[in-house]
Amino acid sequence: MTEASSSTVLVSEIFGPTIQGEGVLIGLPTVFVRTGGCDYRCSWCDSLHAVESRFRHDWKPMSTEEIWSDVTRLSGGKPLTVSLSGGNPAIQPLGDLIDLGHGEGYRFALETQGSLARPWFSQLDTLVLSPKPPSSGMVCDLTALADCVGAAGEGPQTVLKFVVFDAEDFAFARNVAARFPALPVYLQPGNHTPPPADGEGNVDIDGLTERMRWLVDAVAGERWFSAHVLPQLHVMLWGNRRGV
Ligand SMILES: C[S@@+](CC[C@H](N)C(=O)[O-])C[C@H]1O[C@@H](n2cnc3c(N)ncnc32)[C@H](O)[C@@H]1O
Ligand SMILES: Nc1nc2[nH]cc(C(=O)O)c2c(=O)[nH]1
Ligand code: SF4
Ligand SMILES: [Mg+2]
Repeated sequence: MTEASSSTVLVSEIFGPTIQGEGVLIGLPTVFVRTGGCDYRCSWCDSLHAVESRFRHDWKPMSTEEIWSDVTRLSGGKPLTVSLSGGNPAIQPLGDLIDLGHGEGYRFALETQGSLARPWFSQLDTLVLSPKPPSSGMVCDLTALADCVGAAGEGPQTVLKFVVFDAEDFAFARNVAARFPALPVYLQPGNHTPPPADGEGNVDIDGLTERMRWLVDAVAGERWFSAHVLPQLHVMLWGNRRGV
């Protein structure tokens, strides 16, 4: 089952327990492993400290065992859901970590934009695919997204999570969701006040609330009754702070 491995993962930060603030697992206690490096550069990315190469000196190459030691220390050795995020965690070799954790009763959720499919996606418990809408400035590769869904197969629960800033983003979410009718959909309002990468940003709660209300109206107006609309709970509680 679990064997020592030598996979090296580039880690930006490991923190928690906190609660998962977004999407299908919202409210669930979790420890985050945030990897460093991303193949995208979203205009409004809220985690630039794990994306831009000017921060790469803060990223640490860690063995699977070193990461696991931090996770189990933070969780007090009690199994919980580990959230793998980034950056794009699909860049890193995380299959060994998932194996190791499963052997001790932990569960794993991964957040990715769906640009890189990995065979080890099938080992996950939850796969959150967050295709990037027009406002991000990125172009969503629907073939790569479909490959991610295929790589996961029947292993994890796979869901779609869309960040929505405006009507164009909403239309994008509608179109992409229609291509994957079997996948549950989560919509969250975009936060246009991402933090200075090393600071504690204040958040525009009024703006977020306004976009959240607009999103609810849009979903109701289109009779999109299978979509879930949720805020980023951690942003409401702690603003743009890191490590929560
Ligand atoms: C920082 S990303 C890291 C994982 C992966 N690169 C991705 O984008 O899915 C984690 C989640 O935060 C969301 N996100 C990033 N910036 C955001 C913002 N300014 N407002 C709302 N959600 C945001 C992403 O869409 C994704 O669902
Ligand atoms: N509490 C909390 N929930 C989150 N959900 C997704 C996050 C992320 O940055 O990937 C995140 C995060 O950074 N903190
Ligand atoms: S894909 Fe995710 S981590 Fe990468 S730039 Fe976009 S929001 Fe940030
Ligand atoms: Mg975040």
